[in-house]
Amino acid sequence: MSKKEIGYTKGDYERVRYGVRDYEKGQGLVRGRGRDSLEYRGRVRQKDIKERDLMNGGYKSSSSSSDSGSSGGGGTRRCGLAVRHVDREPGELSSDGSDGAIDSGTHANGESEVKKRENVNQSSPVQNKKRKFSPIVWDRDDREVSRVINSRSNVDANNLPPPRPLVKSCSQSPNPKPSPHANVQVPLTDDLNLEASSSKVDLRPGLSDHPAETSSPQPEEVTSDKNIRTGEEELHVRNMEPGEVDGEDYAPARTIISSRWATDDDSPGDEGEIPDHEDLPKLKRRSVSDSAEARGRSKSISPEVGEVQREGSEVTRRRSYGSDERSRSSSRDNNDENDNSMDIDDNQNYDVASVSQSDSESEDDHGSRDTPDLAPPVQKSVNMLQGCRSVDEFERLNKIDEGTYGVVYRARDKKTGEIVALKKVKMEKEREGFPLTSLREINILLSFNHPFIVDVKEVVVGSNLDSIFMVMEYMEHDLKALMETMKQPFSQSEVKCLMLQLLGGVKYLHDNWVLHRDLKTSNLLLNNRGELKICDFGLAQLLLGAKQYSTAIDMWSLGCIMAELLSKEPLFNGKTEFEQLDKIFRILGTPNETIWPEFSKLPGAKVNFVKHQYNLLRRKFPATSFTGSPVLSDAGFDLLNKLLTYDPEKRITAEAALNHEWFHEVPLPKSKEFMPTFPAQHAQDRRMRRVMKSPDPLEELRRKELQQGELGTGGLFGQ
Ligand SMILES: Nc1ncnc2c1ncn2[C@@H]1O[C@H](COP(=O)(O)OP(=O)(O)OP(=O)(O)O)[C@@H](O)[C@H]1O
Repeated sequence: MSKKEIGYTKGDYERVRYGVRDYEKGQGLVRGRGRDSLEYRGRVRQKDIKERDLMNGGYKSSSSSSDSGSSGGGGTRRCGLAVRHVDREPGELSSDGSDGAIDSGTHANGESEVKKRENVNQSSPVQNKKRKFSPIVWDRDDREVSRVINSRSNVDANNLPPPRPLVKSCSQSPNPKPSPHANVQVPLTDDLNLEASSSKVDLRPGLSDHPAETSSPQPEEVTSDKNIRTGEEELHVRNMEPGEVDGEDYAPARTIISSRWATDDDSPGDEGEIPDHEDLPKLKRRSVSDSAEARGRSKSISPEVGEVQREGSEVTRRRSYGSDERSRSSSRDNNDENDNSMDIDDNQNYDVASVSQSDSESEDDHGSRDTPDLAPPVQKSVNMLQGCRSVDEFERLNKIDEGTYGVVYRARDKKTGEIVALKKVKMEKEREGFPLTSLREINILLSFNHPFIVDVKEVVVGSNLDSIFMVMEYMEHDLKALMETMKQPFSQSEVKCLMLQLLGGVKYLHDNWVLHRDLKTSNLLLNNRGELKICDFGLAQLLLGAKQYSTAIDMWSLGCIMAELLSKEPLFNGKTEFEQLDKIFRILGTPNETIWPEFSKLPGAKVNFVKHQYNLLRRKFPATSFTGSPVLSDAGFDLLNKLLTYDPEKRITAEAALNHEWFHEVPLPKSKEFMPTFPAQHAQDRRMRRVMKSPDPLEELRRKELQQGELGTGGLFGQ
């Protein structure tokens, strides 16, 4: 369709491209696609760089204590009480929520999928009726943020936690013991705190006035100027037995003040609004990395008690690195001939010493620049990498994929033989320090423990201490690549099975005040036990006109994902922002003030969009079809519609979606055990498959780049 047809001037077009994207992403209208564009990636990089600057290049990672086998996801057991129904598919759950498969003759005791779902809900009995907002203000003045960082650093200088063991992986033992440091209170770290704390939240008023359009409990926290109590942010970690896995008895996750988005207004006791920590799903018995303010002061985290070093002990620390380096060198020597060594790659020459050094420098710079009059706070500098295993302890099998923020390999733990996925953190060639996005991801994933969130087991370092890898449970597929190999889309009962898991994971995130912000099928992993897990918590940088996001942003994505699972095709497959908006409006109708009262206030809404009057979604997903279109019952369509509701205030929540009647009608959700299995995709680079399949010109461009780059040099699979 020409520009003329849709009524855009060139100026409008530009505004759409550079203004509306902000608006639409802010409201969760664009899912994933934009991140694929080179232009966007460039901007992402710029944003990252800007953020890292804010953080003084601060380099700090999470620590964790030992945790065993907690990836959970334990498959549901088949259960009796199967109600035969002509419409049921093999593996469908029975209508009473039991896991009895239709072809199951015997009735084993077991936890039903639905029951498990209920448990997931119950595990966090917080009535999550409130939309949670991320008080992130991207265009905040940098200096203001810096000032906040500094002032917070000072305030919290004496509140640092005692030194503690680092990542569970740092003390690798075949039989990990409960950490003696369990129950230690660990200040949360990460940029998210930082952002949150330095942001003011202008939350929108109450519930929708349009109950007819809203089936879900809706927001909202009615507060203003919410400030995060960062100094008090704590993670309460409970003792666990080795091998203890998550289940129904989610342990206290953290107090509300530990939430990345917790605010003063969110004080416990506010009925229904503040999750009691007792009620939150448990987090991993790992410590989340140190506080943002601590990061601003320190360089690394020590794995050992007594390794705390004060500012000024740079020499000592360097020596420490040096000796570590030496020992690793010898290990590397032994492995030099091993072609599978992980740190062969790539073209990145950064090293941790330099990271540390530059951290130090930038920190010093920062300190002297911004807080000349302030006495330096007590420094507790710890070395995150000491004690972490080397990636040499893994044998690289093949590259799985390469995303924006990291390369993912399939690898084998040489000690245990376990197959894992290793995500190598991409560092900027310009040595800008540890990427903030990766820091976020490591921090979040180490702290989370949920069957529907990918498990990060540990962090390991390259032989030269020049690279960082996240060791994750290996998942055979991602849904995007998988669907590209499938001839038929998933059946309704399979989609229900996948959606239930996805919603369970998202609910867990939202209960923990985390917005994923980049949910898409390539970030949903599936193993051959039918278990779905959400990955990629790099939290795409959103360049928005709108200033706040809420959990609704993820729910929109879930609508897109549900549609894609049903049809095996992306719902809105625009190749540009402009095209994407156009497709959305054509299918859902152009939003207006009536259906979305805040719409016209959004920066991007000034563009004079063509008014598509009707919502044509039902045509794409009819109740019956003779044309091969994916069919969807009325209840299913209702859910899809509620996920794809323009107004974020009216969009359904994860909790409400989990309880939607679609999951209770036939065909019932398939039990995970009965989900189809697919040939493992490990033999192929998923990225290449996508590139080769995609007609997207941007992908074509990228493919050329790849060919000129490392693919051209060969060695993709053989290393
Ligand atoms: N634990 C895992 N097991 C198997 N494959 C994985 C795992 N984690 C990630 N992958 C694969 O690697 C791909 C990229 O991973 P991920 O999305 O975490 O990287 P990214 O750099 O953040 O990507 P993006 O460009 O989407 O932001 C995924 O789409 C998936 O195919």
